[in-house]
Amino acid sequence: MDTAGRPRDAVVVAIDGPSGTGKSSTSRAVATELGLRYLDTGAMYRAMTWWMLANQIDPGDPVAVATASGKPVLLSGTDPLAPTISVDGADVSGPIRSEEVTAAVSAVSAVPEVRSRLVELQRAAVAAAASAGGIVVEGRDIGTTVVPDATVKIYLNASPEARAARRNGELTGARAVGVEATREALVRRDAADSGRKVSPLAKAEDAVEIDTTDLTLDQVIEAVVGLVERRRRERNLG
Ligand SMILES: Nc1ncnc2c1ncn2[C@@H]1O[C@H](COP(=O)(O)OP(=O)(O)OP(=O)(O)O)[C@@H](O)[C@H]1O
Ligand SMILES: Nc1ccn([C@H]2C[C@H](O)[C@@H](COP(=O)(O)O)O2)c(=O)n1
Repeated sequence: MDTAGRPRDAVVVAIDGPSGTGKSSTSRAVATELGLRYLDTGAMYRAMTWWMLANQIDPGDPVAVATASGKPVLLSGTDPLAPTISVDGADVSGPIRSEEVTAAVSAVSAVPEVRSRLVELQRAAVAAAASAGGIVVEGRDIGTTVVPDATVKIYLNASPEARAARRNGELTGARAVGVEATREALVRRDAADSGRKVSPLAKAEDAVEIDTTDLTLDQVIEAVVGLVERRRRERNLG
């Protein structure tokens, strides 16, 4: 066992950063390549937000959100090839990506009771994955709060313009609002996520920052896999 009580060969990779920097794409690919589990904590905050909206709870009312936050039963599947998220037994992987949820998620995720409940579930997933080799966990506060003793911490960043262009490329039909509107929405959400009182979006002091603006996704994956492998070698020598 290591000092965190995990099997000595278990690896926990924490990947944080603003929206659209490539956290999900990178995390899934790294977990697949290294045979690790994968947890998308943003999907958990989205699922909580989806439940609040579905139950007519105003996301702008922190007291109502806090009071209800213990009710939904959230379950995250951690297979990087087929991650799942359900609420009260129903698959919500599609609905949590709606514009309505995206617009409300920063307010819901700023409520301390929501965070303490989800951080507890996230730590349980990390503990469960430790006996299966480890896990890649992505979010906003993984390196600072959820797993401060992670084996490797990465902070992905990219210019708002590059992130907006990437996100806009994914949107079709009525959702294709244009790069400028996408950029404004990203910057607004980053400001709310960085400005909240409890575990805001932040780079851990010991995280390695990777600016992905001019890198391909493959280059980012290669850089992260390289950092994990180097840490593993150092640990085996130490
Ligand atoms: N280095 C890269 N170069 C070009 N496109 C990229 C790169 N990394 C990710 N992408 C693309 O950018 C989009 C956003 O990536 P992804 O969903 O992984 O970001 P994210 O940080 O998880 O975002 P969010 O926090 O909003 O969930 C996707 O379409 C993805 O394919
Ligand atoms: N660890 C986390 C992960 C996510 N959030 C909040 C803030 C984000 O705007 C929102 C959605 O995340 P995304 O799907 O864009 O990765 O969830 C958080 O507060 N802490």
